[in-house]
Amino acid sequence: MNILILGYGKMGKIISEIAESRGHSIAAKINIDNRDELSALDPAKIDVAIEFSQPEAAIENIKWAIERGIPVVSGTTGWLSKKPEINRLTLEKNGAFFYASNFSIGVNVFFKVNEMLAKLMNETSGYQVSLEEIHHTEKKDAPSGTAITLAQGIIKNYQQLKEWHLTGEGKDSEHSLPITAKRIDPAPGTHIIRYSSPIDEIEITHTAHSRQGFALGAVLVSEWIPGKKGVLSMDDFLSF
Ligand SMILES: NC(=O)c1ccc[n+]([C@@H]2O[C@H](COP(=O)([O-])OP(=O)(O)OC[C@H]3O[C@@H](n4cnc5c(N)ncnc54)[C@H](O)[C@@H]3O)[C@@H](O)[C@H]2O)c1
Ligand SMILES: O=C(O)C1=N[C@H](C(=O)O)CCC1
Repeated sequence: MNILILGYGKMGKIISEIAESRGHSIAAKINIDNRDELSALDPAKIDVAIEFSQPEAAIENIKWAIERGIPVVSGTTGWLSKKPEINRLTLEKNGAFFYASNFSIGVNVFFKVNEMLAKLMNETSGYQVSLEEIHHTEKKDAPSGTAITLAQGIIKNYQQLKEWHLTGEGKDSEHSLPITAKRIDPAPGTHIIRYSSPIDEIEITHTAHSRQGFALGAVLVSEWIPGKKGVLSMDDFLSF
C-alpha cells in the first residue's frame, strides 16, 4: 500500500517504520512545516492517510484527505467536539473515516474489561470510583482520549455516575467521575480505574511500555480499511 503520513511526530515516525517493515511505501511524511508538499501529491495513488498530529490540526488534515477520496485512519486526540462535522463530510463524500482514541489491542481489551467491571460494580454499594491517567509531559490534551473512552464506558454501565470531570476543575459531585491527569516523563500511557470502599479496593490498570502497540494497531487498521465506507471504529475492526 501507499500510505500518506499526516503528522510526522513521535507516532508518525514509529508508524512509518512499522509500515515500511511490513512492505508498504510512504507517499509523504507531512508535518506543520512541509504542508506545501501536499499539493504535489496525486490522491489517486494514495491508499490511506494515517493522521496523528495535534488537536488543532486534525480537522484540517482529515478534511483534506476525505475531500480527495482518501480513506483516513486518525488517532489524534483532543478535537472530538468537531467529529460530527467529519462524520457528515465522510458520508457526503461516500468516504471512509476511522477514529480510535487508542489503537493498542491491549487497551481495547481493557476497554471491554472496564465495561464488564462497571456492570458488576453497579450491583454493589459503598464504592467511590475514580480514574487516573499518566502520560509524558509533551502531551497537549488532558484528560487523554483513552481516559475519556474509559469514562464513557463506566458512565454507560454504572448508574450513579452521569458525567466526568478533571480533578481540580471544581465540578465534584457524587454523580461525576473524577479523572486525575498526571504528566511524568517518559510515560507512554498508563490508565488506572479504582473502586474504593472503607472495606476494600478494586483496581484495574493498563500500562503501555512503549508506543509500538498504538502504532502497530494503526497500521493493521490501515491494511484493513481499503474498500470500506463510512464512519468506522475499533468495534468494526475487532472481532470481540
Ligand atoms: N489513538 C492512539 O492510539 C494514540 C496513541 C498515541 C498518541 N495519540 C495522539 O496522537 C497525536 C500525536 O501524538 P504524538 O505523540 O505523535 O505527538 P507529536 O507532538 O510528537 O507529533 C505531532 C506532529 O504533528 C505535526 N503537526 C502539527 N500541525 C500539523 C499540521 N497542520 N499538519 C500536519 N502535521 C502537523 C507536528 O509537526 C508534530 O510533528 C496526539 O493527539 C496524541 O494524543 C493517539
Ligand atoms: O501520547 C499520547 O498523547 C497518547 N495519546 C492517546 C490518548 O490521549 O489517549 C493514547 C495514549 C498515548
